[in-house]
Amino acid sequence: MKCDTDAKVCLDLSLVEKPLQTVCTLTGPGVRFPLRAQHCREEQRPIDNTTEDMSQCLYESLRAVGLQHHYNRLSSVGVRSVAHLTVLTLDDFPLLGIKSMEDRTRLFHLVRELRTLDAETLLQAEIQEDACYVLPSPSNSAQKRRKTNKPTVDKENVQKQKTPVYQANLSEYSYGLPQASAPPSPSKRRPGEPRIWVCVRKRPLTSAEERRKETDVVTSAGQSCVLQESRAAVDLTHYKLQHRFFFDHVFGEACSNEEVYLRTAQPLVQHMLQGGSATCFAYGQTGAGKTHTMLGCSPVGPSQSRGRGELGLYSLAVKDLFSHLSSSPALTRLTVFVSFFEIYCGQLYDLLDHRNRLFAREDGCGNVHIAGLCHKRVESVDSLLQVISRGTEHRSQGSSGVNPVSSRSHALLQIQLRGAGQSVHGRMWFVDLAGSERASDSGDPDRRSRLEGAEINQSLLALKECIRSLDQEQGHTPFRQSKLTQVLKDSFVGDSMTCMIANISPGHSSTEHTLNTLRYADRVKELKGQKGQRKGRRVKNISESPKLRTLSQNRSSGTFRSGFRDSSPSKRAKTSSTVLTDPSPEEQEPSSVSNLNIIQEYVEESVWEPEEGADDSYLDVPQAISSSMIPWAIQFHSQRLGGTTATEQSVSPENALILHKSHKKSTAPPPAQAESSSTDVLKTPSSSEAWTSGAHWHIVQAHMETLQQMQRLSHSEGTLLVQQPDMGFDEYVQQLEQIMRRKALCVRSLISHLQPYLKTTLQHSADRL
Ligand SMILES: Nc1ncnc2c1ncn2[C@@H]1O[C@H](COP(=O)(O)OP(=O)(O)OP(=O)(O)O)[C@@H](O)[C@H]1O
Repeated sequence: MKCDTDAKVCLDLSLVEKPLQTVCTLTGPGVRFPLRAQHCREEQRPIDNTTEDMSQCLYESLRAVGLQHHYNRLSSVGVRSVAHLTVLTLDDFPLLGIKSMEDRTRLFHLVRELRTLDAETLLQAEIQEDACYVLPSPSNSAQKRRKTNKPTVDKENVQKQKTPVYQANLSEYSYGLPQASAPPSPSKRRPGEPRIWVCVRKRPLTSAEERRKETDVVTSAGQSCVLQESRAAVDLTHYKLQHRFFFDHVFGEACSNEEVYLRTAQPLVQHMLQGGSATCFAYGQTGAGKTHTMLGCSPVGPSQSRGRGELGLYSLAVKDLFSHLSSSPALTRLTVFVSFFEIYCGQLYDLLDHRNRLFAREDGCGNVHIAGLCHKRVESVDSLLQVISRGTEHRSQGSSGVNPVSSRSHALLQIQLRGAGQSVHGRMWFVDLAGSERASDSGDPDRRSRLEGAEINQSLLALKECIRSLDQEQGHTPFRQSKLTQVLKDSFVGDSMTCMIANISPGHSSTEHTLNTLRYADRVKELKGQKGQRKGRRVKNISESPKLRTLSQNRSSGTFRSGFRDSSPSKRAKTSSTVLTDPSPEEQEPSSVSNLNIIQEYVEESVWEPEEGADDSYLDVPQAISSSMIPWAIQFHSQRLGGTTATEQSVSPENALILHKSHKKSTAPPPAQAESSSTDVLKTPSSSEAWTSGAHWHIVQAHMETLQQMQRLSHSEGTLLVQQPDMGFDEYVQQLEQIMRRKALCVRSLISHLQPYLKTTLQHSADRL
């Protein structure tokens, strides 16, 4: 063992089996550098070389976090190797001349990372019988060591030393209360009773994790689930924080799919047999066992080593269905159909029809239909498995560090019970969600992965919001916030029931994601039974604004856009059901100028100011405004081109922009009837001069694109919040409000930019009339 007389501590790393170079990543405020830390096996090298190496290594480490200018000072006070850094505490920083907050933070992160490496080294050392290693120790003992200048901790001490364990402060974050132990029985369910239950499933450590010597940090019993998180205090001492959660049920690693089925999906199947609609979600980090739960595993599958082949919830549900259909005479006429598709990056693909692109459309009654979706009739569990295995081959998959066949999309299996004339008797969805960690992992260098992550993030937040609003029986369900929730709209309205299974990995390396999963699941059930109440500040309901109601009425009556009329009932239904309610006839204002004023005043008023007695429909405000602006812009465009009307299709922002762009490229002369057809008005300018003189239109278009981009941005910003560890609900609401405020500012600026053009258009329109 080498003892440096100048140094304040002595370390013996000589017997530690550690790769000579370990690469880790340092992160901290503004820091993200690769760090190459060398652990020198000192006795194997001449002392001079070792000392030089250690100094070099120290310099490199400091440089990685931008602290190289402190190298000389550190060396002069005896910190000459990376190992010496690991025992520094915050008290030492001033002595070392580290005074600015920035430098202190950087050094703090560096020391913390190095100690993590030390902990790994210790783990390796424990494997070796003769290892003698100094444990990174709390500040007090470190100070004592410095005074005596002796190596103080030997292997015995290491074993004796216990990391303190603390309970997570429940007041910091609401972990909810124990719920009813059994899932609600559909037959007994009364109005007002919870329609959702949330369960957690912990999987066993996989053989790969066992090989890596991962420790199990999750304990489960009945309804409670405890996660032990390892943490470092500000003085760099290690401690453990226990997070205790309560759910409707927690399944331990020994539970089979069948047990999970009985407490989760079986009540949903009963509900479907009674003609209801139900949804079962599997949520969790990649590799946490979602697919295993939903699909099961074949005896020759990845779990072969465990010698188990298990049916998943899909098959168990269908098996159960068939046994009910055959045993009950009233149900024998029903047939079972399945469809299987995925949502990948906001697009729908049919997994039973060569990944054909699908489109979710809403009819006049507000029902969502998936156009082109293939429904296959199944008559046994085997035929279902065949259908699913064919579909799974087409699913978007990639490999992640945890799971070699990691799913990158949400997979949705729909089971329909059909009666005479193919009418739908009952329906059930099984949703195998994409790995939730993608959402929070913004550090992924691959752009595609980041986009996938953002999309997944957005849909998971939307899902949570919809499930909560379903349970609280709120009037407004924000299902349009993502494709996933739009497709599952039926599951959030009427008498539907939902079960969420949060899958978690028990390994210590997954602690952060596991905690996020448990928090997400907890938030889903957070307001169970608290109908109409919300934690945090409340905000004004858009439907309470007479001005916006007037605007809505003008839009739906067609007076909003003189020159063309939105004749589609679905469009009107959409507007009224999502954003605005019950406009009274006397509130109607036929003037388009007044519409402009209404929006502007609305934006300038305190719509985003929180107020008592409202729900969260304010989230739709910018959407309402942007969708109101688009017809104006189209009208403006039509006016410039001498057109008169536009169809409903051309009103949608995407179509307006796409048509406009495609015809910007077109140099062909316009057909003679162009002016009589509304779509053609957009498609085909009456003269090329109209395009050149339509410079204003480009400005309008650019603004609309900015607005849409902003819409997307604020969505993803908002959804990123949900994954933040340690963020309480109140803080979450406040942050969300800030985002909304920024968005409001942006809308206001856009409107003020657009106003001159809109006024010109409206004037032009009035002159013509
Ligand atoms: N309850 C369980 N018992 C035994 N093995 C399990 C269990 N749950 C998961 N596993 C195993 O863990 C591995 C990962 O599981 P799975 O593929 O289901 O994860 P996933 O959550 O669907 O991941 P991804 O989101 O990446 O698709 C598989 O090898 C699976 O067999």
